[in-house]
Amino acid sequence: MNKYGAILDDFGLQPVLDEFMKAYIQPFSTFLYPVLGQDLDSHHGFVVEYELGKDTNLGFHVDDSEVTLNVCLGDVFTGGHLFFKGVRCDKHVHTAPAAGECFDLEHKVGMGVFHVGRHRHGANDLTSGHRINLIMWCRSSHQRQARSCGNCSCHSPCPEWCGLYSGPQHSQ
Ligand SMILES: O=C(O)CCC(=O)C(=O)O
Ligand SMILES: [Fe+2]
Repeated sequence: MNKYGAILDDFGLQPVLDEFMKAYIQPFSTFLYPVLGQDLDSHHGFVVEYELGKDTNLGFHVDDSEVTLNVCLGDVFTGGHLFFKGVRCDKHVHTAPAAGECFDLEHKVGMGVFHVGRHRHGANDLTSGHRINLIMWCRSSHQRQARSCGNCSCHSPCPEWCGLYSGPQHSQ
């Protein structure tokens, strides 16, 4: 969790970001992620900031989103590469990644990274400078409802988009 940054929706940017999500993110999302990318209807928009002496990295996590846009706004920095370790459903979120699922991504200023929220990731240590990113967690209430099992997800079958999906399962 980042201590430094700001929630953009608190600054009156919610309508603008909503429009941006519908007009620009949704079409990409539908095309790239036919299951998890559909029906986006809300977002959480914020900026994160890294600097030596402040936050310098972000631990391994999944986002509270169906899809996430992460744009590197600046400034000048070294390190702070993103790392990814496989897409997982709730049931399998703490399982080990396969070697082929692990990769680092050098985030450059002006570059946007788009990924499903369930793609486990984090940010490596910043080694110098100041790094600021705009993050949009885009959500779909329709999808969340379809995935839920009452108040929990414990009995939901492993979905096809999970890296550990092993075919259809039968409920007991
Ligand atoms: O620092 C980054 O680029 C990653 C931020 C992130 O993953 C998040 O805020 O959910
Ligand atoms: Fe994240």
